[in-house]
Amino acid sequence: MQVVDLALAAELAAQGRAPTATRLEDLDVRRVWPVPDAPAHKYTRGVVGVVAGSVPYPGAAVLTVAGATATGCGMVRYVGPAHVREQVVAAHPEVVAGGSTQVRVQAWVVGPGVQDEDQSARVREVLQAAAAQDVPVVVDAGALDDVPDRVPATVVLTPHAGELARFLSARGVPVERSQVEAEPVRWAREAHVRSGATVLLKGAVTLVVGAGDESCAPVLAQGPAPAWLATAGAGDVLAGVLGALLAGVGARSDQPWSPGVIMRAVAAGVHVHGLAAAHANPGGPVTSPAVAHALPGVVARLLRPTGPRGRES
Ligand SMILES: NC(=O)C1=CN([C@@H]2O[C@H](COP(=O)(O)OP(=O)(O)OC[C@H]3O[C@@H](n4cnc5c(N)ncnc54)[C@H](OP(=O)(O)O)[C@@H]3O)[C@@H](O)[C@H]2O)[C@@H](O)CC1
Ligand SMILES: Nc1ncnc2c1ncn2[C@@H]1O[C@H](COP(=O)(O)OP(=O)(O)O)[C@@H](O)[C@H]1O
Repeated sequence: MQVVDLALAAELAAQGRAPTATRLEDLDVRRVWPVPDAPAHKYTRGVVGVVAGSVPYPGAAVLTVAGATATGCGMVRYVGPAHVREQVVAAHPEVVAGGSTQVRVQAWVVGPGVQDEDQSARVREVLQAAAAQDVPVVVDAGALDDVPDRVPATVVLTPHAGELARFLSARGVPVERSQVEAEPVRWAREAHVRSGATVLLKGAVTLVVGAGDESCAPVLAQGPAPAWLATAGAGDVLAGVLGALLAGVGARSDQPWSPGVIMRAVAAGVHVHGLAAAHANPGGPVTSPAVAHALPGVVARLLRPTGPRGRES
């Protein structure tokens, strides 16, 4: 394949305009990725807190944790009901489970498989405390209903089109899933402008909007990932990936989070999640655990100096 530069960026710049959407490539992702240095210990690499799963959906917690551990963080702390805790620790003995939402972490993931009041109460505790502490929170699935009216850009919403439609409709913007699918950029921007959150709208191409307060807010568009990735639990794995990345980036910096840094970190996570699906079984079906399993190898190939995807160059 030969890539031909159409010089559109230069043409737009000459007209004083910017592209609607841009995409992070392998090299951009490599620059964002938190790589441990020689003196690192687990707390300098970042701790991810996870509030996920419920009695009907224990698997969502296991998959979220799988995404976080496979992405490479210093530690995952799981907070949830005893029945789910047991399953998480059985699948991932490295996880520290049993604490409360008061534990010290560098990023939270809340919501995958959350469907009971105790877990929802924990989600609200996290959202309240983390905003005050400038700690990022990835908010997925069942936690989207608990997001306050206004939040900082450190709150990263990760809806699919149906969840985004519900999120906006609950905020007085009645919109159907089909409308979101038809105009994803428009509705992702709308959700960002209304809430203040970074909005990551999942789909064949995943959009990230998190900076700018206008209807022309910049968009990162990652993809396409293989359509085989459209399988139950793939979004739960992604939530874990995002939490681990944000914890890792946060642990390496003493600067306050900026919307642009959040956007690039989560777009990097989406890129790697898509690559993991492609590498798990090129051209064929994948399961969500297989996507998580492929992550460490994909990250290693990406970071290898021989070439963006590990090819000799
Ligand atoms: N292993 C685990 O523990 C997993 C747990 N998971 C957890 O489950 C929770 C709910 O997540 P979700 O995405 O399913 O919820 P939601 O946005 O309400 O979508 C429902 C929409 O789908 C549609 N629909 C349903 N069935 C359909 C059908 N057969 N064919 C066609 N359409 C169908 C339905 O349409 P309707 O029936 O209303 O017409 C409605 O519009 C969430 O917490 C997540 O984390 C998942 O991550 C998976 C792995
Ligand atoms: N057609 C598609 N092509 C590529 N990736 C897709 C496609 N549809 C969905 N995905 C990806 O699969 C994942 C599905 O996540 P989600 O809808 O939250 O499912 P779940 O709740 O079952 O985990 C997301 O990362 C999304 O971007």
